[in-house]
Amino acid sequence: MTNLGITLFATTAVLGWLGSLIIYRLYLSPLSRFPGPKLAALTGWYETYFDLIQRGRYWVEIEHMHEIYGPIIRINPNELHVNDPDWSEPYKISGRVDKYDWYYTFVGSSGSSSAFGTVDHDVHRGRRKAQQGYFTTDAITRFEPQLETLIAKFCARLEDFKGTGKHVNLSDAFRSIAVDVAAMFTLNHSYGFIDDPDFKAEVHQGIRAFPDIGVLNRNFTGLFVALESLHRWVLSILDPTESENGSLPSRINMHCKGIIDDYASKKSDVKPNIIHRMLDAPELPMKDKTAWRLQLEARTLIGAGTETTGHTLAVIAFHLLANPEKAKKLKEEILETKEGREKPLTYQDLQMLPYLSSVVLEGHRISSVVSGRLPRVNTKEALRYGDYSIPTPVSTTQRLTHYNATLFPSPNTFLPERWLQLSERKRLEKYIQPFGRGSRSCIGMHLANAEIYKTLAEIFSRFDMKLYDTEFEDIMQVHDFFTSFPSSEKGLRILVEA
Ligand code: HEM
Repeated sequence: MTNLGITLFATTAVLGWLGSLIIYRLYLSPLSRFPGPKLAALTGWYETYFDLIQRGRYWVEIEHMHEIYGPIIRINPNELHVNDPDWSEPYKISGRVDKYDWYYTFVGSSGSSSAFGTVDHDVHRGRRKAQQGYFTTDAITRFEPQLETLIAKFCARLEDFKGTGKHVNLSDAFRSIAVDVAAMFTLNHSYGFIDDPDFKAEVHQGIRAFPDIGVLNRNFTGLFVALESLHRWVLSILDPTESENGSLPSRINMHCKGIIDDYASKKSDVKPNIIHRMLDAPELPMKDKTAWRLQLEARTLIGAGTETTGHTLAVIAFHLLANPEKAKKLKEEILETKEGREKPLTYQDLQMLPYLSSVVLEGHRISSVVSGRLPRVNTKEALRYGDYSIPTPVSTTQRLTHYNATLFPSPNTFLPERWLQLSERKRLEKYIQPFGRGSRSCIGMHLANAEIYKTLAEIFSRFDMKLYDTEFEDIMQVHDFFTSFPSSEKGLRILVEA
């Protein structure tokens, strides 16, 4: 065959393949009967454009598509998205759905071996069970004295800023207490983030400097390994303590290694922690008990507990400080409850407070910190939405429910008052799902809420604080990199006045 012949043959083959792909995706695919823009049905590059060029902005486009096409739409060649607050089919506790592997590639190839990143429902069950018993409400109650010690340390740090006119970056401070709480709870160990003069600002900013890495990996699987090493290298430059103490992930790894070695040599004088729990778990196969995987679980737990809890606290504190009458109301409620009591208010006591509990519910709603769309796929039987049978991955986005103006009028306004009336609270509570639902819901929910309740109660009853050069734009979601990112990285800055 001549060169011209080869070129003609190759061109015809490529055009033929493209033609059949277009016909398949638009007319023959089981998803072709679902509404949505033709371009999104035709090519994944539509989503890639919003994710990579516009940086984590597909969530806005998805919202826009729902306005045009209705509650169930096709958002890419392989996935549907539902916007209906009453639809929870993929997240039933009894369901045996998998996570959608393509979407969760953002955690990287190693991350997929953690319980969080595990795709397969049955494999996840064992990994989850091995940790579940460690996160009970009783365990959180037993942890409260340690939590109080960390919060007292946090308050002592804020005390140093009192009346100095020097601002505090509360976003970094909250991320730091979140690291210390998650590490203390899971490993009985502190990495001393609260003690750092800048609340480890360089580390938090370094981690957030390149959030596109996960999205890049989803769109170009394989790039992650190279980018991850680059990211680690950048972090090591940004974190001046790296050379002395090692980065946080390597410190967690070293600490876990010590725990595993002590366990093997039957040293029994240490308080049991999550690593012991997993080593002892009958539901975990031996291949899941390697040091590498247990270290991964520990890093995942601390990582999953940091940005989520830290940012939720920052959003709540921002709205309270932007509405001083609400901060005052909260302070009065807590001081009144504290009066005459010698011991600190427990998490259980605090959950009973009408205004504080309304502030927390409203804070979860308005922060919607997990911005990702949590796609699931049922490989056993098709899921149903009304008359539709769903044969492929399908996702929902909690923020769409949390900002549904019929359920939550004036959704952009922070209104704890909407939760005060008990019958209303009961009606609306089922629509607040910050921790996800079903078998893949957040394992750290009670720990996070205990930390949020106790930290808010302590700082808002003790200090008079004022916003410093911080606007709503510095806190509100602009980008979705699985967690919510604002447009700037300034964070919540405050002055401690008294
Ligand atoms: C305000 C704080 C938090 C929020 C809003 C939150 C939210 C969530 C959500 C929505 C999921 C489900 C993700 C998915 O379906 O892909 C999840 C999973 C998870 N979270 Fe949280 N989280 C918070 C705090 C924590 C804390 C403190 C920890 C641990 C120390 C933690 C550990 C985990 C883990 C390990 C998973 C995976 C669970 C599994 O698949 O078995 N989270 N979280």
